[in-house]
Amino acid sequence: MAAPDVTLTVADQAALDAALAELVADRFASRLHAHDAILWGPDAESEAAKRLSWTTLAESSRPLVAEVEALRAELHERGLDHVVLCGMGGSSLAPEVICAAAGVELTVLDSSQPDMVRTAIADRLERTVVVVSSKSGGTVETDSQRRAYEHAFTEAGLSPADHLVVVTDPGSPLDEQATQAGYRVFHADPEVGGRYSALTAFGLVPSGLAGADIGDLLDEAADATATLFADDAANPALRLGAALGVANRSSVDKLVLLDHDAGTAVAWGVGDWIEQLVAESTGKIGHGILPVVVESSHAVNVEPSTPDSFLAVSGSSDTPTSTSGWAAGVTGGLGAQMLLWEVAVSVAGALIGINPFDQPDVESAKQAARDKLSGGGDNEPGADLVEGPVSAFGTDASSLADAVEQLLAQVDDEHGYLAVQAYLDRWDLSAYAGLREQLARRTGRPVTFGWGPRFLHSTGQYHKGGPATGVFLQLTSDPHEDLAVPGRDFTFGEFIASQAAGDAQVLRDHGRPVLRLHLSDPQAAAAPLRDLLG
Ligand SMILES: O=P(O)(O)OC[C@H]1O[C@](O)(CO)[C@@H](O)[C@@H]1O
Repeated sequence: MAAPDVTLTVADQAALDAALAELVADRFASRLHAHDAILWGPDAESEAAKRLSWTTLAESSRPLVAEVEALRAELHERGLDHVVLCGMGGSSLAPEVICAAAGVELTVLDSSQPDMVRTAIADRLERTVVVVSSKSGGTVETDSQRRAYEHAFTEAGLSPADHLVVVTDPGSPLDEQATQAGYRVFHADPEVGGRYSALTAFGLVPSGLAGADIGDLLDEAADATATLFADDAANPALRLGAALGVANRSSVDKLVLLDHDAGTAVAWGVGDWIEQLVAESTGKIGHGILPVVVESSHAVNVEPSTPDSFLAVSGSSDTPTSTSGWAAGVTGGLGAQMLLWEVAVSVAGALIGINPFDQPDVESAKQAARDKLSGGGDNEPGADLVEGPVSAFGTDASSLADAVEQLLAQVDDEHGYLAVQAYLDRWDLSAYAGLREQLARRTGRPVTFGWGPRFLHSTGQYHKGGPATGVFLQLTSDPHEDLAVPGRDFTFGEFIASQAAGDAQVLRDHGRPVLRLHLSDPQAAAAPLRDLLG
């Protein structure tokens, strides 16, 4: 696979050249490689000091390759050939992309939606190995998924210890539980944050067990290392990061992410991984870059793009163009592209003036969800409007059409964006993602689409901590059938409802407009909703 490269279209060459000259003079890239934690200023230093080991993973993760290959062979001998990954955000997005790029099957269960959990468990249970991945070991979605699988294996007369593999930081609560239960545990490098962990055990264990060539992935990153950490104005990662930072300073703060092969069988879906890296790393203290993952090169927000959007096309060496005059084509093998984006986001973070290694606003939504679950939060009042299978919450309009119109009218013409947050079964209701384009066409503004609760661990940070330019449309539904979380006093259905309500409350507390549409029957609601929103 070719070395990583970036083809840039630049709106302000002088500003870009000046930023690059400064980065080279400061030896930013080589100091990053050497884990110099002061690069983002004194306020970020203590966090950065324990988050920079990702720059050298191409070497340090190498011993994992043989270990994972041996475990895969052992599992296959025991007839376990279906790999399920339970995890959220940084613990699931990289393996999802790595396996898609490798063309191997990996079931990614990154949801608390009860129908999805039941569907996953009902699929080939006796042939399934479940990788439970959580850096902190305390993420409630992942803990609940683990409990549901343990219960299902036991009920089926199977031993959970034969079917569960755990990836976590040493000493986490999950580490202790898993060791006690006799599970196979892989320790990840604790000095790498979740969204930079693609080349740690978090990315490599599930991907390798599913059959991806993880040795090749590390080779790509190793081969790219000298280029990506060179103090040289031609370094593609420095150029991309500098371009993102300079563009952001001139209010080009949306990043439209297009997979060159989007919509085809060979698409990697790398945009979803970049989305988390960019949004959670940069969206804070009122600053940030909003990633907008689009479906195809003809998608609205690409053709036409808005003047505040930077377009990045992964897998294309063509020189892309955009209305803002800022665009990039990014090429290289997946391992190299991942490292390139990590360096670029670190560079952009320094130019924007934020700490790219914390996520200060994620906890607030988690706390609000916990409060709702334990009954400590405000109870959601009754629906403000009901029309057929759709009920609206958070509006004083007299019809659903007016409620939607009122919400969309709040999307600012110059800087605003709309985020659709669908707390739905993303396997069964994947067509709902089509609402993104429909609403982008209607508003003429950048529109993001996120599945809840998955997006809470990705763009969720930006929506609450980034610039206050977002307007939010939540979609919720009742599951076909609820499911108990074994050993807990709540169900998956109660949990996902609390997550939606908790996040809506935090968004409103931050002054962001939120309209919730609850779908009593999401299949039946699809057509009326398309009419309503289109
Ligand atoms: O791996 P963990 O600790 O379960 O966390 C999952 C995700 O949750 C977050 O901590 C916060 O949403 C992400 O940064 C992280 O990738």
